[in-house]
Amino acid sequence: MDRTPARRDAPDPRPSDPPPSQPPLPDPEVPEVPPGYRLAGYRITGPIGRGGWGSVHAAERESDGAPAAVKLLLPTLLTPGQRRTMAELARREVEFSRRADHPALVRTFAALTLDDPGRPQLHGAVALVMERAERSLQDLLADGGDLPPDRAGRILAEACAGLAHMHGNGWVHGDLKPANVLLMADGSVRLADFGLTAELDGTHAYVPPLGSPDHVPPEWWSERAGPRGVALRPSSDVWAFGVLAHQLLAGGLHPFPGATPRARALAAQSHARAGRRPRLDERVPPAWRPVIAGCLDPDPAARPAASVLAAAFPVDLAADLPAGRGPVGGPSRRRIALGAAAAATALAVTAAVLLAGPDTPPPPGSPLPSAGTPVAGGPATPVPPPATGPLPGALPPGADVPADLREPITQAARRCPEPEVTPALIAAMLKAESGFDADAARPETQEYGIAMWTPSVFTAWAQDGDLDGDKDYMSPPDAVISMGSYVCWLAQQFKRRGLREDLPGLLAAGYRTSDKTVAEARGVPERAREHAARVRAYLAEYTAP
Ligand SMILES: Nc1ncnc2c1ncn2[C@@H]1O[C@H](COP(=O)(O)OP(=O)(O)OP(=O)(O)O)[C@@H](O)[C@H]1O
Repeated sequence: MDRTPARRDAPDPRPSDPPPSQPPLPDPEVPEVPPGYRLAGYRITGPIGRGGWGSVHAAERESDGAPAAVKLLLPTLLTPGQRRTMAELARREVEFSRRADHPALVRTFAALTLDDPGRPQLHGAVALVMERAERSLQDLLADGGDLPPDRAGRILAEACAGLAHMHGNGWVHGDLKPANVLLMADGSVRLADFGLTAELDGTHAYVPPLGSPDHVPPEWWSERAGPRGVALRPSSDVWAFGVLAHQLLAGGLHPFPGATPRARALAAQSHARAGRRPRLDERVPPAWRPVIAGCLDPDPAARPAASVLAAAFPVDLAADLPAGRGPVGGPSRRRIALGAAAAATALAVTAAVLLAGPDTPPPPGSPLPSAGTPVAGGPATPVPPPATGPLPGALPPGADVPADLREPITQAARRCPEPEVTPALIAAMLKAESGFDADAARPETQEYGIAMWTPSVFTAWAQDGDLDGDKDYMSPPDAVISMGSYVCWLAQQFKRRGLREDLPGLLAAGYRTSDKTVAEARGVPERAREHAARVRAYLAEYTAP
């Protein structure tokens, strides 16, 4: 097979980049930012941490030494496809940061692109100068130990106020997780990291298909990504808030069982399929249980709106707080007018609302104000159900496709907006490539694994299908999801060139040879005819009524 460099170098149609939850980039690749480095009137003083897309540094304002943090998004570390995604994340982050104006949202003081040709690794990086936090909720959880419920309650109250403000102004955060809830030196809380934040367009917002597997809702996995990305609702944030609340109130424990993010995501999906809410850890205080359970409702439309939750934790961000009842870590410039007893009462009210309906009793059958309800006082319109129904070209139950491949195959198809890229087609291609043999190997042509990837080519398309933090062509989920990404791109290329007839044959041939070879032949090239015929035959088998 000649999977030519054209395929390797071709632009990735969809972000196949590491989700933000992936482990940090390897040390040697992260450029040192020298202490004292100056930008936009700030001086970098040292490193704070790293995320999937760059690094965060402590800084101080040159004029008065006021503390700040600088987040650098580093395009030099990335492949061209990843660079585009990062540019999109940076654009979102800058756009939202400029418009965000709430005490529970981290403030950005400056956003700029570094112009420093003398330091090629930093040149072109996007820099966001923002308020500096003392630590994140993730750090707090990593320290272990249970937080007293009132302390946890105050953190959650402020986070929820930030979320409600975002939703009320037509934004979805998109990446709510402990690392993105920052605890300030004055004890107050800020939501941060707006790279996946998007403005609602009707009932949904659209973002690149990235997210933290531990905090995306079950319906996220079955959303088909369109040209604008994956559709998110405010209810996705509410789900993430439920997970986060459980973690905070149960010593860091995720509400779904499993040793890895993938296992927990699968557990969440299987609960959702069965229409069940999770069993909450016994450490979660009684007043919180219905609240968290409501946030983790499998039906997005049934989750409470952030504004309903926030109303139950009446955070007065301007009022003074009597001494001795300060929020986490000491006095705050923004005070919380909510003591533990009041919090419990408020939560009890919320619990009652979530269990029995809003406090003004609704007519029988009326829906609760939910996270799916349009924001900013818009008219309530029904929220479309999540795209969980069978896909066109879904695999028939009796097909000879191994059971453990069905989910990655279905996911690979769902993530492609091209209707011809169906589970049946991907399964047919896999069968023709390797006969579903995960250990298949053809060393003479350097093709390995279930999707017969050439390692150097795989690198350009690699996705982490099994969410183990690694992208491995010998791992069937990784190989299959990556194959879906490449086949999706091929479909788009061929259509763009007017090659629409016998698309399955073209895709099979393109995968086996290259997009260029097929484009030049204006059809299935001679040497791939037999292979394409096999794929068509398997496809017919998998789509037979
Ligand atoms: N304004 C800030 N002040 C102090 N620490 C911060 C600030 N912003 C981010 N951090 C910390 O810096 C680290 C890296 O943050 P970053 O946003 O780059 O990645 P992340 O949120 O951990 O992961 P990803 O962005 O890949 O989802 C995290 O530990 C985060 O808590």
